[in-house]
Amino acid sequence: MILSDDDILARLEAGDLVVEPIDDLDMQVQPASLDLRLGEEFLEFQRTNISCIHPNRESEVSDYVTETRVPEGEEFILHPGDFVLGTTKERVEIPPDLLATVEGRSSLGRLAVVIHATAGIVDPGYEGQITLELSNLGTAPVALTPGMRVSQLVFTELTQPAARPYGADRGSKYQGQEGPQASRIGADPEFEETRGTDGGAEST
Ligand SMILES: Nc1ccn([C@H]2C[C@H](O)[C@@H](COP(=O)(O)OP(=O)(O)OP(=O)(O)O)O2)c(=O)n1
Repeated sequence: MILSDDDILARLEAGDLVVEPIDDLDMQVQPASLDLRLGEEFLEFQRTNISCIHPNRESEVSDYVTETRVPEGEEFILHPGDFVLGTTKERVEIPPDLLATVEGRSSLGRLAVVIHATAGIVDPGYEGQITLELSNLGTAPVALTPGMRVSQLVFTELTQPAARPYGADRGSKYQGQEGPQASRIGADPEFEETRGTDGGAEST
C-alpha cells in the first residue's frame, strides 16, 4: 500500500520515518509523496582521459569525478547531454517496513531534466542522503538552484518488515552516505578477486 499524505505525516510524527531537515511541511508533502530538495554538492565526470570505466577498478570510477559545491542562491547549469551526481538536501531514515522510491518532478521532467537515470529504490533500513543521477535530455541548458524541490519520495508499506534491512548485513555500501556518492560497484563481492587489477579485461 502506498502512503498517503496523512500516512506520511503520521509516520514522520511517530519518528520511525525520518526526513530532515524539512523547513516547510505544507510545501513538501504531496497527496501521496514527499518532495525533496536539491543539495549543494555535485560530482561531475571529467570529459577527457576516460577510455573506458571497468566497474571492478575503483580508481577508474572515483578518479574521474570532481566535486563542486554550489551554495543556495547560486546556480548549477546542467548542460544538454550532461550526467552529474547530485544529492538531496534531506537525509532520510527508512524504517524496515517501508520501501521508498525516488521519482522526478513532472515540472522538471517537462524541462527534460531527469533526476534518476536508472536506480530509484531506497531500501527499507537505508539511512543517509540520496544521490540523484541528474541528466538533461533536452537541447537547452537548465539552471538548477540548490534548495529547489527536485525529486519526490513515494513510500510503499511492505507486507511485513524486511528481515534483512539495508545496513544490517553484507553490502550496504551506501549506508550513511553524505552528499553525492560515486558508484562503489567495485566493492561488490563478485569483483573481490579482480578488484584493483585489470581483471583480465581487454582494453579496447
Ligand atoms: N537514486 C538513488 C537510489 C538509491 N540510493 C541509495 C538508497 C539505496 O538503499 C542504496 C542502494 O541502492 P541499490 O540497492 O539500488 O544499489 P546497489 O545494489 O548498487 O547497492 P547495494 O549493493 O549496497 O545494495 O542507495 C541513492 O542514494 N540514490
